[in-house]
Amino acid sequence: MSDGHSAAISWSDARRLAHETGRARSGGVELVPIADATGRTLAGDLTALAPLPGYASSAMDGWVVAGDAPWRLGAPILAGDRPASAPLAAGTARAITTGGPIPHGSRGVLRSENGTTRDGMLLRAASVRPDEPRAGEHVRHIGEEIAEGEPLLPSGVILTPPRVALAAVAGYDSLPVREVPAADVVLLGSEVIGSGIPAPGLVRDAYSPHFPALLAGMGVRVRELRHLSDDLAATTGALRASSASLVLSTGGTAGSAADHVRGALRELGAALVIDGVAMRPGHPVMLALLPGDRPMLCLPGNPLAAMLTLASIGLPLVDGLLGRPLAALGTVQLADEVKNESGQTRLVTFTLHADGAAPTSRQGSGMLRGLAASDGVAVIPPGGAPAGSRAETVPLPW
Ligand SMILES: Nc1nc2c(c(=O)[nH]1)N[C@H]1C(S)=C(S)[C@@H](COP(=O)(O)OP(=O)(O)OC[C@H]3O[C@@H](n4cnc5c(N)ncnc54)[C@H](O)[C@@H]3O)O[C@H]1N2
Ligand code: MOO
Repeated sequence: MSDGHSAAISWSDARRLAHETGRARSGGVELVPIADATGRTLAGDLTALAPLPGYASSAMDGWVVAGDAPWRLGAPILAGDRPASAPLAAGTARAITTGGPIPHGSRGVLRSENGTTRDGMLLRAASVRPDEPRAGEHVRHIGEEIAEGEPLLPSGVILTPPRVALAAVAGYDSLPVREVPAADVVLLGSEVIGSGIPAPGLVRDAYSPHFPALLAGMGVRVRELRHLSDDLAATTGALRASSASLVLSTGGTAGSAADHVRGALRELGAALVIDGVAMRPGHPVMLALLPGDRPMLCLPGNPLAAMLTLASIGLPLVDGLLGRPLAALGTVQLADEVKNESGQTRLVTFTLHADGAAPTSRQGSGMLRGLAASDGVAVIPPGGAPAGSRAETVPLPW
């Protein structure tokens, strides 16, 4: 294990490496009822179990007609009726509701606002196109959205409400999803307190109020969240006691006498996958493998640094653990020049304006106001970026 940041790798290599580290350790698969699947990660390719739509149906309330006007009216068809076995004869029409099954032999559907009925006959309204309905007009054809057996959803997608809806209408009652990794969180810092207004010398913990919800949104369940003072034995002991498949720590990553993450990792015989990243803020971030081949993400204590390393490295790690692809970066146009003389990737919080993204104020590594006000985080390469240029943006887990 190296000291300092001699082993720092680039921000984009760190993202890739974190994702690969997670992917190589992705967890098991379970089958859950579809009603419990929203927000989970799909763990298998889905094909359509049935065509969509499953039968030719009306897209409008109106009349299904065969042949030319005027049409003699038959019995109405309702959504929920079984498809008629007899074809619709030329010169006849049946009232139909949206979703009602279209009989064979039909020409199309005349919308209710485009027809009038008199004495058991249906006529087009005067203002209506004379060829309405054209062949197949206002008919939803069987399989026009997807044919049976066609790919429906690929493995690794997050089951958003639209995807769960799609799987349901394509016939699924249960879905294979990735098991939710359980994480233990260790907050380090003798100066850190959990409630109230801190006295001088103390700081209020920025992480425990939202980490369980933030990590749940990423697909991880926080099992235990512990606060430890800066003590090597306590840190080592807490890490040794944890059997979680993922461990997160905050603080204690730097090299001062009060920073014990590095020492604890050494005592546990952990391997460092990432030992510092060429990024500002956040360069002391580490990714280690604890005994049992369990990833541990060590976030710096400074709040902006912790949040941006969680987004930069933690999200790719979790995406990998859940079998998801590495999220693509976004882009944004910069309203102002953004300097970067650090020689490292600079992450800059911005707000959006008519002329593009403008850096927020108050984005020191120990601050939160800039991030709290921001619409996103831009990736500024070494050397900076001119006004009007496009910058990449960080996929954020919140
Ligand atoms: N000589 C050097 N000193 C420091 C370097 C360096 O390269 N050389 N890097 C600086 C950078 S950058 C960062 S980031 C920090 C990383 O430090 P640690 O991970 O060891 O974090 P701590 O020292 O424990 O805390 C830093 C800062 O953050 C506050 N903190 C910690 N935990 C919390 C919490 N739960 N909620 C809110 N705030 C927290 C803590 O009070 C400190 O102010 O090191 C720099 N130093
Ligand atoms: O790199 Mo530190 O993480 O700037 O605050």
